[in-house]
Amino acid sequence: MSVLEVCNLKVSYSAGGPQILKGIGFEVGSDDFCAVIGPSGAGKSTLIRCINRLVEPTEGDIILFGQSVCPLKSGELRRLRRRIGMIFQEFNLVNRMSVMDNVLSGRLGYTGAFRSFFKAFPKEDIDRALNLLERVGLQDHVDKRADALSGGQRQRVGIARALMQRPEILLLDEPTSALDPKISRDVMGLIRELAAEFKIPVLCNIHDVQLALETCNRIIGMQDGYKKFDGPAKGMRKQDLDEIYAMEVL
Ligand SMILES: Nc1ncnc2c1ncn2[C@@H]1O[C@H](COP(=O)(O)OP(=O)(O)OP(=O)(O)O)[C@@H](O)[C@H]1O
Repeated sequence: MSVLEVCNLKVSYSAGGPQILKGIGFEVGSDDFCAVIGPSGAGKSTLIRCINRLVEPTEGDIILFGQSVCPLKSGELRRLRRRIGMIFQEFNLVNRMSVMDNVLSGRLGYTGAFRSFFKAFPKEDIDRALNLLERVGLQDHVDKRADALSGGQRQRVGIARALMQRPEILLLDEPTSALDPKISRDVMGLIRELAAEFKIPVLCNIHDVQLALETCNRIIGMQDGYKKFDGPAKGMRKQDLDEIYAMEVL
């Protein structure tokens, strides 16, 4: 069953400006852990950001959980975004807040303004946050400030925060770009493990092709705003990669 359908998606950042996405179409199924790869500037990040309308599509449609995303007004869009977990390259943590509060902030979309202001989270949320922090290996860092952690640990907080909202899809935008190769593998392995356990489909913009092939079951290859490849990671040949990266100037 498909969770996400992207139909003939086109994006220009300004009227009359260059077209960044030139008619992209694909579906993501409930079991997919799908990487989006391609050279710098291919439009990978733009594509991921269109799905929750951080970037506004110019043409085409995005159907998420059976609902068209493009016409949603702000309240409906907010409700839809609660169902989407995002993990970013820059972690997007609040540095001066504790690890625990950063994770709990994943529930803010669900908590009333009064409760949020006084940080009065239900016990159930606190238990869940502690449990997730243990799952990502940060049980000994719960009360530390976020800026006291290493990059890999910060991204683990980002993972716990995204899972805190019980997302029905995870969108990852270069989640390992700021990390060294060993930590990147650990972080991607952890995301894969947790996504499988919680049965959450994943769409992931990722630079590191080798890591994408190791971690993801499906690859979408983009080049200059077009989809060039869509298939199982296992079936991908060197020739497919050469075609996707043919235009890259090193
Ligand atoms: N906010 C923006 N306004 C105008 N142009 C933008 C904006 N964001 C991205 N672009 C342009 O869109 C094109 C695609 O960028 P995008 O970040 O989606 O590509 P990418 O494949 O993710 O690249 P990279 O791997 O280098 O991050 C680039 O030419 C970029 O300059």
